[in-house]
Order: sequence, then C-alpha cells, then structure tokens
Amino acid sequence: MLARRCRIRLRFVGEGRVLRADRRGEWSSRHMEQQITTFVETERASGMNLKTIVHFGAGALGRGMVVPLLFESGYEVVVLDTNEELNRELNREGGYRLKLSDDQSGDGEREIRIREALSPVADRDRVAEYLKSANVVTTSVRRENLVHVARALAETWGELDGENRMVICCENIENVGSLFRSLLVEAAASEEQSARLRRIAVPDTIVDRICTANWPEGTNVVAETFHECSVDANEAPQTGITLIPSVARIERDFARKRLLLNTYADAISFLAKGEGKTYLFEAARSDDINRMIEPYMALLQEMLKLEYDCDSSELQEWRSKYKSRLSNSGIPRELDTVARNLWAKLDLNERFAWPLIKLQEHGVDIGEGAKFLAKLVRTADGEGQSAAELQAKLEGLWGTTPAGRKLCELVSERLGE
Ligand SMILES: NC(=O)C1=CN([C@@H]2O[C@H](COP(=O)(O)OP(=O)(O)OC[C@H]3O[C@@H](n4cnc5c(N)ncnc54)[C@H](O)[C@@H]3O)[C@@H](O)[C@H]2O)C=CC1
Ligand SMILES: O=P(O)(O)OC[C@H]1O[C@](O)(CO)[C@@H](O)[C@@H]1O
Repeated sequence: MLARRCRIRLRFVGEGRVLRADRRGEWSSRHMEQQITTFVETERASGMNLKTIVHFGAGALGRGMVVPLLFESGYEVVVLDTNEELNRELNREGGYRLKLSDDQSGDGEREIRIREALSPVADRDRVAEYLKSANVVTTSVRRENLVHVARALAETWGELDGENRMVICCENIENVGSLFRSLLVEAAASEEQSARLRRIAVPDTIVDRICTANWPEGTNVVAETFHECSVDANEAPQTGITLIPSVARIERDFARKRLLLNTYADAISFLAKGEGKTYLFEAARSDDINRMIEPYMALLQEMLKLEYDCDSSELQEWRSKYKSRLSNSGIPRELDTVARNLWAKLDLNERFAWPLIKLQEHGVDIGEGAKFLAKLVRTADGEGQSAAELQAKLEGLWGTTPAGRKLCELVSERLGE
C-alpha cells in the first residue's frame, strides 16, 4: 500500500511541475489540481507522516496563498508570526477558513489546517526545534521584516548542513533570492556558519494572488481562485511542493507580472486613495483612473516587448485578466494595503521608474510616462509639499545615475502642473 502511495505521489509531483498559469492566467489543469487535493486528503486521513514546512508570516498572503498551497500539496505547516494574539486564535481553531470569492464550486470556502502557530520571538526554543527538522522554509513577511527572518534562520540553520535546504521567499520583491541570501550571510556569526548558509538554495520567486485579511476581526481570509506562485528553476530545479513549481523563464514572467499587475495596481491605488476611495476594486473599476494611466501602461507594454520579446496579444490578454481580477468586488481589499511604501517603490530599480529608464536606453520618448509619475507623486505625497520639495526628494532618489537624473528632470518639469 505504501509503495503504491509513493508511486502515486511521484506521479503527481512530476506532473505538478507543468502546473502553471497560462496566458490568460487560468490553471493549465484545474482538474489535476482537484486530483492532487483529493489525493492529499486521502493521504492525510490515512495518518501518514506528512513532512513539515515552516512558514514565516501569517498575514494576508501567508494565510491567503502560501499556507493553503503548502497544505494542499500535502505538507504540515508550522506558522510563525510575531503577532501572538493571532497565533493564539490560529491555535485555538487549529487553522482558519479561506474564502475564494470567485470559486463557483460549493460555497467557495476551504478549511486550512495548520500544525501549530508560534512566535519566532516568544517561542524561540520550540521554533528552533521545528527549524532544525525542516528542509524548506517559506516567508511572506514584507521586505522590511526579512532581516529578522534571516537572523532567526541563521541561528539554527547556520549550525546545520545547508545541502538540501531551501528558503522560498514569497514576497513581492525582484531578485528576492539574492537579497535574502545576502541577509543570511550578514547574519552569520562565523565563517563556518557563513559557508553553511551559502549552500542553502534561495530561488527568486513570483507570487500573485489578491488576498485580504480582516484581522483583528478574525483569522479568516478572502482571496481569489487565481494564483501564480513559482520559483526559479536555475536555483531550485524542483521544489518538491506540487503546487509551487519551478519555472525556467522567471525573469521574463516576473517582469510581466511586475509591470502589468503590481505597477498598475499600486499606481491606481495611490490615485484612488487621493480621490477618497476605499477599496482596490473601486480603483480598478474607475474609468477616469484607467484613462489617466493608459499612456503610462502603453509604455510599460512597449518596454516588455523591447526587453523581453513579449508579443502584443499576450500582453493584452494579461492586462485584461489583471484588470478583471483587480475589479473583483468580492475581495474587500482596502487601498491602504496596496498603496504603501511609495518612496521605496519609486526607487530607480523598482516598479515605477525602472521601466522608464529601460525605455530611455532604447531611445523611446518617455514624456507621457514622466507626466504620469509627476501626477502620481503629487497625488500620493503632494499634500502640504511644494513642487520644489518633491523635486528635492526625487533628486535624492534618482540623482545617482545619468539616466536617473534625466528622468528626474522630465518628471520635475511636470510637478507644477
Ligand atoms: N496581500 C496580498 O494580496 C499580496 C501580498 N504580497 C506580498 O506578500 C508579502 C506579505 O504581504 P501581506 O501578507 O500583504 O502583509 P501582511 O502585513 O498582511 O502580513 C505580514 C505578516 O508578517 C508578520 N511578520 C512580520 N515580521 C515577522 C517576523 N519577523 N516573523 C514572522 N512574522 C512576521 C506580521 O505580523 C504579519 O502578520 C509582501 O512581500 C507582499 O509584497 C504579494 C502579492 C499579493
Ligand atoms: O505592496 P507590496 O508589498 O508590493 O504588495 C502588495 C501587492 O499586492 C498587489 O496588490 C497584488 O495583489 C500588488 O499590486 C501590490 O504591490
């Protein structure tokens, strides 16, 4: 029986690698996903010893996407969050409910069970025990908190062999693999620890699902059926996690998702917040806002064609898919949870400026893009600040390279409009 189960598992894991969002963002095999879920449920019911993954960050994306994908791939999940109140609630229930707002089957609710929720600060010793026996750690804590995860991990994994260990940072961060690896190495207490930590696989990732958590009202999360969650096959040829596949062209896929989804969602959210709106879906549904952003979006598409050889019809399909997902009023995601960290997102290597810098290199006229960024900065941070003050901030951020200075000039000219 065990041998048969193992054979089935291998077959699913093998097929799982081809599971990915297609051009329209649909699962290439929703049927297969259901089969995996049924198989995992049978395995769980049989009392088989499931492997444990430790996940840092039980916020919106953690509870809305990462933990469910691990759970539905057949893992037991230990959740670590610094919010002890939240941990207490999750432990009391042994998990939480995930509502997929656009799931047509049944009531769209799923029960996600977790093994235990702990604090990496208050429950340090118990956490260290789990970390010692885990081969895979996942995170969704936000960029500013990754340094603390790296320190916690370095303490335990720094003393163990790094071979066959992997950290999957499910964060919305470009090149998150090298970022987290450098945080790990900085956290090493000795040369020996540093050498061990360098052997850990830390792939780049793509994470996408619109999720909203309504803590402290409850532990439940509302999300959507769509998800894209994959890692760089060059760093991790196989994850062993059925619903988190390794993909070959992560740079291109990341750029497509970054610009057409994140840049778009963030920009419309900052504008909608400025208009006094409350929810993300209101921003995506606003004709005025969509009209305002269109010339900038056209430039982003141009950049994806020039830099990544994407074709127009593919990009158009993704754009309409993203717009319709973001317009879903079944997910009451507040604008504040999207329109955050404006100045970090305006960095030269980040979602707003980076595509325009690339287009300049290709000799494309970025005037419309500069006009839009000026509008964005004025709306999101203009209150009580003069054009000169905003210009000084942009100079501080972009003045370090010739292309950045050129962009700064173009945007600054429009700040007074
Ligand atoms: N919410 C969403 O729909 C999406 C979020 N993301 C990405 O997911 C990541 C997390 O974002 P959200 O879930 O929205 O944020 P969130 O604020 O809802 O969740 C973050 C969670 O991490 C916990 N945390 C902070 N420091 C910690 C530490 N040192 N150890 C353990 N837990 C810690 C917080 O208490 C909180 O519960 C971000 O990188 C974001 O870009 C990406 C796509 C969509
Ligand atoms: O603000 P962050 O940390 O990039 O993460 C939230 C992300 O979630 C999204 O709303 C997509 O669900 C992005 O547009 C946004 O950037």
